[in-house]
Amino acid sequence: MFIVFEGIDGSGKTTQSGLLAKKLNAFWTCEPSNSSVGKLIREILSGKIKVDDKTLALLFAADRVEHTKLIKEELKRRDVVCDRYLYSSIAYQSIAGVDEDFIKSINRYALKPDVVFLLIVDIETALKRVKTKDIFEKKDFLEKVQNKYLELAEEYNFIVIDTTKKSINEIHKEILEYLKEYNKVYKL
Ligand SMILES: Nc1ncnc2c1ncn2[C@@H]1O[C@H](COP(=O)(O)OP(=O)(O)OP(=O)(O)O)[C@@H](O)[C@H]1O
Ligand SMILES: Cc1cn([C@H]2C[C@H](O)[C@@H](COP(=O)(O)O)O2)c(=O)[nH]c1=O
Repeated sequence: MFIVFEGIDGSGKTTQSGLLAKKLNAFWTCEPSNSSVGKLIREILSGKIKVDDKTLALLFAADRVEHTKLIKEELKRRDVVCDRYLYSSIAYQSIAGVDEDFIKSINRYALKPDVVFLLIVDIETALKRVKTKDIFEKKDFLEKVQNKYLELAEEYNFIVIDTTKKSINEIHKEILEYLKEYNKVYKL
């Protein structure tokens, strides 16, 4: 199974994807990935290097091509849990002003996940949680990104979990319950 976690910065994706990967004995991975393109993206996100928003969209898509090869290899052996994937590009880059059809087109080689968990959080809570700020971590921008994610949730059937007033453990249990249901419907 290929399971993806999406959501704005500070929504708890790294925490929950890590817990789930441990529980399932799955391969955990994230985007931007560890590829050389992923490393360049991290420099851009920190604000050290400036590029056009379309260039950044292309870099995320290029990193995803590299990363998807690794994901496909791992899926031959075990489940893969991924912290951010294609939908981060559709949400963040479209709100940054890049044409959505262009983003979808350059990402046409991405895999379709079996399940996408969208973690929703109150923006103030999210900003309090993130320690190192990147170029996208601004209140108004993240509010728009979260609304865009909610639109995508309808289009792509995400499982939406509001994490605002829940403990890490409560959310983890909720995720496991959803996966039990998913397995009943699709695997039995
Ligand atoms: N439900 C929760 N309640 C309280 N704190 C939480 C909760 N979930 C995560 N945290 C804490 O919030 C911080 C950010 O969490 P995490 O790194 O998982 O978020 P993220 O969505 O991956 O953020 P980013 O996209 O910026 O990497 C961490 O210190 C984590 O322990
Ligand atoms: C994959 C991907 C990521 N982003 C943005 C979203 C965040 O601001 C950073 C990644 O930070 P994290 O702490 O590692 O979650 O990158 C994006 O804009 N587009 C993407 O495709």
